[in-house]
Amino acid sequence: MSGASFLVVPQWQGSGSSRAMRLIDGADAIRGDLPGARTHQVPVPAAAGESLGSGVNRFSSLAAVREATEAELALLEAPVVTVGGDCGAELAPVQHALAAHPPGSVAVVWFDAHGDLNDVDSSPSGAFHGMVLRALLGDGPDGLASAGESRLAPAQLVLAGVRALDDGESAFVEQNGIRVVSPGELDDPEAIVNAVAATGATAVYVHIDLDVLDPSAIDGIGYPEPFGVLPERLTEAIRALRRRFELAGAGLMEFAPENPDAAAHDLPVILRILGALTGPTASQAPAGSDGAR
Ligand SMILES: NC(=[NH2+])NCCC[C@H](N)C(=O)O
Repeated sequence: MSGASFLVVPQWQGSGSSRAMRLIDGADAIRGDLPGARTHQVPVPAAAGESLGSGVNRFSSLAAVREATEAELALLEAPVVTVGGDCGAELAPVQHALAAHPPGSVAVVWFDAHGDLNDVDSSPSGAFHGMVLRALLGDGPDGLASAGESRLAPAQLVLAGVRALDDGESAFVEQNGIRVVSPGELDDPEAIVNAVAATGATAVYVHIDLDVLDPSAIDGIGYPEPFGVLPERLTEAIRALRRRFELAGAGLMEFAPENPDAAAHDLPVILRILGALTGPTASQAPAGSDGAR
C-alpha cells in the first residue's frame, strides 16, 4: 500500500449522535490499519459535530467539511484515497479530481448499492448521502452543488452495483442516459472497463460505498441491500479499471461498525479493497473463481 496517500474525513449524516460516533470510529479503525501508509486527517470544523439536525444547519456544516477537505487535497499529490465518513465526504475529492484534469477526461465510477441521485425535494430521508451525486451533477443545496470545471456531466458517470434506486432516481437515470453496470454484470471485470471506455474518459475516479458489497461480506454498514457484489468481484473490477485508466482519485465510504470488534471483523475485506486501489494491478483471482472469501 506504499505510495498512496490516504485522507481520512470524519463525517456523518444528520440522523443522531450515536450514528455519528459509529462513522468516526469506522474511519479511525481503517486508519489504524494502514501500516506505513501516508495518512492525513481533515480537521473537521467544530460546529460540524453538533449540528446533526436536519435542514440548513446541517448543509452548512457539510459545506464547511467540504472546504476543509479541499484545503487538504490541495496539499497532497494525486491520487489520494479518501476514507469517510458518509458519501457526502466525496464532494471535495471528486470535484478536485475533475478540476485537475481536462474537461470530459475523467469518469466517475460510483460503486454503491444506492444511486445517491435524489435532490432536496425527491429525497425520502432528507439525508445528504442520498443526494451526493446529484450535487456533483450541479443540483444540490447551496454551497454543496458543483459548478464550473468541478461539475460532473451525466455522460461521465457510471453507476456500478446499484440495486436500490428510489423512483425519482430511476427516472433521472433514464432521462439523463446514465450508464449502469448491475451487480450481476460485475461478474465480468471487463463490463465496467467497457462502460468507462464508452464515456471517452482516460482517467477514472473510483467511489466505493461499502454497501455495494453483498451483506454476507460486510457487517459495519448502515444501509445493507441484498444481492450485492462479492469482495473478489469488486477488487477485480477495480484492478481492471486501473490497468486501463489513470486513477484520478478514490474514496471508500460508509464504514460504520457497531464497535471495535465489529470493525476488526470487516477490516480484512476493507484492506483488500484498499490494496486493489493502491497495490499491484495484476489479476488476483483465478478465472472462474466464485469470489467468495
Ligand atoms: N450512500 C447511501 N448509503 N445512500 C443511501 C440513500 C438512501 C435513500 N436513497 C435516500 O436518499 O435516503
